[in-house]
Amino acid sequence: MSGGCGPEGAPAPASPGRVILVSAVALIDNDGRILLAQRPEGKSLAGLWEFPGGKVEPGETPEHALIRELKEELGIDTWHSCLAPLTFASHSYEDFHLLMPVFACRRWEGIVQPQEGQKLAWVRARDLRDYPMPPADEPLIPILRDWL
Ligand SMILES: Nc1nc2c([nH]c(=O)n2[C@H]2C[C@H](O)[C@@H](COP(=O)(O)OP(=O)(O)OP(=O)(O)O)O2)c(=O)[nH]1
Ligand SMILES: [Mg+2]
Repeated sequence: MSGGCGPEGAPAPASPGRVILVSAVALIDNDGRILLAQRPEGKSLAGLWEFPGGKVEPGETPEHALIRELKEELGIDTWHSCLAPLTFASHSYEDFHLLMPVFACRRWEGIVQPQEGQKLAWVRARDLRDYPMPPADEPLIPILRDWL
């Protein structure tokens, strides 16, 4: 069986509850490294490393939400045309189901700096496993490794 899938996998919850749309990005520098941000204390999943991004607000497109979040969280500007759809995460947490489109972005303006005191790391695809990530992100690691 390919990819380890099969009937013994985690069952889908009978009632997934709310579906939350979160937009995230694999920001890639000139050396091919990916930016990860550590979730701060006090937030859910604190201490885990994630792809920058955040919740899509009512009336926003995923791209618009991401452009807004990149400014708020990292102090950089990017544009719709610089966001390439790459993959997505779909994962049931206890109290909601996360649907997270992941874009790739290689072009932005400004210098990446943490705007919310969060730790940042530029990580090679082969080293992503060294950074504990939220369970929703696990399936993204081999995708990024194959793609980069
Ligand atoms: N940005 C991001 N969120 C992720 C990832 N993996 C993952 O499970 N999540 C979850 C964690 C949160 O439940 C949700 C994102 O919510 P968030 O609290 O960071 O959203 P936000 O940036 O809009 O922050 P806030 O204004 O709500 O505090 O998605 C990931 O790689 N990147
Ligand atoms: Mg966020």
